[in-house]
Amino acid sequence: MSTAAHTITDVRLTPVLVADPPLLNTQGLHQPYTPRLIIEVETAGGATGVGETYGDAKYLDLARPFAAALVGRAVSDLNGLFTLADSVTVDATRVDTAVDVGGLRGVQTADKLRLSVASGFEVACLDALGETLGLPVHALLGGKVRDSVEYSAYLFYRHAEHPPGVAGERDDWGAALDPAGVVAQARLFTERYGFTSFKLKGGVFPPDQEIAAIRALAAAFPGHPLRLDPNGAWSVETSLEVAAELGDVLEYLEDPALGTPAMAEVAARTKVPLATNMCVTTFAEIPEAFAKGAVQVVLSDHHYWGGLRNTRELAAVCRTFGVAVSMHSNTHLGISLAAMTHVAATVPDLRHACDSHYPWQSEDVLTERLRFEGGHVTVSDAPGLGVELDRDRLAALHRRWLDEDHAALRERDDAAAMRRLDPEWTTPLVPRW
Ligand SMILES: O=C([O-])C(=O)C[C@H](O)[C@@H](O)C(=O)[O-]
Ligand SMILES: [Mg+2]
Repeated sequence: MSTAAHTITDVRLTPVLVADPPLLNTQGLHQPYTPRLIIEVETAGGATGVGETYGDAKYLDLARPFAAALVGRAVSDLNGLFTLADSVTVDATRVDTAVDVGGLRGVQTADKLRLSVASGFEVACLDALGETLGLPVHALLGGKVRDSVEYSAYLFYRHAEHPPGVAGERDDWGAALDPAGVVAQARLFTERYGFTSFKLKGGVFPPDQEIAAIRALAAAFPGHPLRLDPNGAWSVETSLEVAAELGDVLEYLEDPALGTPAMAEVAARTKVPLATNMCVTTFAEIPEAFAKGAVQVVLSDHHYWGGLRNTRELAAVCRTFGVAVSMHSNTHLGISLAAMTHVAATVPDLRHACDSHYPWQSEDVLTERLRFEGGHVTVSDAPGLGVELDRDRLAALHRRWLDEDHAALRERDDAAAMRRLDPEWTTPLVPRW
């Protein structure tokens, strides 16, 4: 294959709106449709690679100049993606110190925005490169060390349907607003996908109710790994109380309190391991967090760590410091699940089941959905990611994005969605409890 064949000749960006159920978190409710961006990279050799990332305007604004600058470059120039990202100007109004709702992942910075965009392009380039070379993405990352990747059931408090008057898709999961509902949801997850680890998205109800839900799960699934993640909604004292109540059944407690200093205080006074996808979300945040012993598990997310190769670098840093690594997830489609599975397959010491929202997504842009069997996704050995874009589905979800009736949903806003149920709702101040 000549190097000319590796030249990127076209990059297509397709924003889509994807159906999302009425899931609750500490900031509010999921909208009926959530934005994602699908990236396609075409090479002179005829390969097409696909990637996926966040689709809100702040990401699209960066992705457009990034896409234009990519044409003419080598699809194999993955390091160059970061130089390119640094050269893309970030509008200062896109950066703030509030917790970013599109991921509840700590404060928004220009670097995080750039990396979240670069990651989508990196995955698309790896997919195209894999297709060109006839190699799976995991091989481009050094090769898989396992044949399947384990995921956890990502349990959410939720309503059966979106609020009255809000148009959206329906599903058959039913409501889960108390311990019995949470256990029923967990049973459905095991029946449908075979998951054996459970994570409950907390910070929705007062801690005693969420403690009761975890206790109910522990009784229903004795000995199974359980996690609770209130997205930083608790004070240090509340976090410690919950840790004391649930210490015997928790695999880890995820972001009980907001920010490294608070997490470090909790960690110093409990034996329950703490995980995070909020206080360690960039390499720059690692030194303080690890020096203070604030976290025992870093939940990587290739979207915001800057891609699959950065995820492996993160895993190496974590290994060096004796900190475990696993994987966080937001609402995502099959392209991202494939990418997560390829990189997770190459991380030697993955000891916790990874998170994935994918079971909540009834829609996809692939010709064939990825499947969980026994809670695992099989690692594809086909060239690239091993997925195929369904152009009709992509076009339909893009038409939904273009539809002016859905214009307000092009930005993820969980508080706005919650106001359709409770007009007085505002994003709660933290600590909430
Ligand atoms: O582990 C986490 O913190 C998340 O998955 C954050 C997500 O944004 C989740 O809370 C959600 O989608 O509501
Ligand atoms: Mg989390």
